[in-house]
Amino acid sequence: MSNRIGFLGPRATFTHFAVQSFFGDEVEQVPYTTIPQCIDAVADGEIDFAVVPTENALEGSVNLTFDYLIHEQPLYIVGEIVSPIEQHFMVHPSRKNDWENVTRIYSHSHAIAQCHKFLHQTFKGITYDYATSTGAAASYVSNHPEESVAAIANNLAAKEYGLEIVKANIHDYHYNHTRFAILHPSNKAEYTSPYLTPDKEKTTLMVTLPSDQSGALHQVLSAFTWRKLNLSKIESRPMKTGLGNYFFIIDIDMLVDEILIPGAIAELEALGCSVKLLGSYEAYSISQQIEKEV
Ligand SMILES: O=C(O)C(=O)C[C@]1(C(=O)O)C=C[C@@H](O)C=C1
Repeated sequence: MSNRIGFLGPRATFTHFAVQSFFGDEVEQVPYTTIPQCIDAVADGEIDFAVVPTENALEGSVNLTFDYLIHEQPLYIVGEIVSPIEQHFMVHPSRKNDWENVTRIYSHSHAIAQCHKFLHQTFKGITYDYATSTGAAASYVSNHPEESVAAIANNLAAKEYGLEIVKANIHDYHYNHTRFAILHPSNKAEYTSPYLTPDKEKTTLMVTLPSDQSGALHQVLSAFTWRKLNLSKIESRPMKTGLGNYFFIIDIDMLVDEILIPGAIAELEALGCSVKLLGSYEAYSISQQIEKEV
């Protein structure tokens, strides 16, 4: 039986394109309406792997993904897919000659945030409505021709849901990419893509500081620096236990080894930090823009 791969759906989301590019058609692709539903499904064994967005180059981390992984479902990142992102402005075909007069814009919050300059210049004061995904927004616009609403999504969604792209590439900055995490309940799980080859190795840790935080972050960074462990990301997220209480997501540019990363973790724990391995995995980049069918 083929692997079941859950993703933030519906069909033709950027997440779906990442799944199609990495896994291809040999797997069963299972869309979920929300990121938590997709993460719960792999934790419950309903699917074999889950693919969810984690970070966009323009808008930053998808906080819901990390917060749900940290506070609700302790899964592991077993792979990462980086995909180019092109946001297009699309309407029901019946509105293609009147698109400047739409009164609502519908998309995922990250997609809207990536297009603020275009939206501010073209639609001052318009209402933004937030969808669970770009594909969900496109599907809604397709099913509601009577409503004066436009979606921001990719060109696969325009094809899938029969919408007219009236303004292409409306994202504010050109170099737009999103990272997608491949999640599994075991950090030993692996899946080799038949289509993409890995171009980076990463280890992601979650670190919380000791109660006496004075100088603690400097100690955390030092534990990596003197071991020459290159940190490609360090980001704070609220612990949700009160203002000023954070955990840190740290990306290291190598897989877990025998000495250096275990040594850094042991040192941090000796200093009173708590350290959780979120994953040690290979990262893959999709080179081509979204052209092919999903
Ligand atoms: O996968 C999708 O299409 C989504 O709507 C999610 C998401 C995201 O959360 O970043 C994915 C890529 C884009 O950055 C915009 C939205």
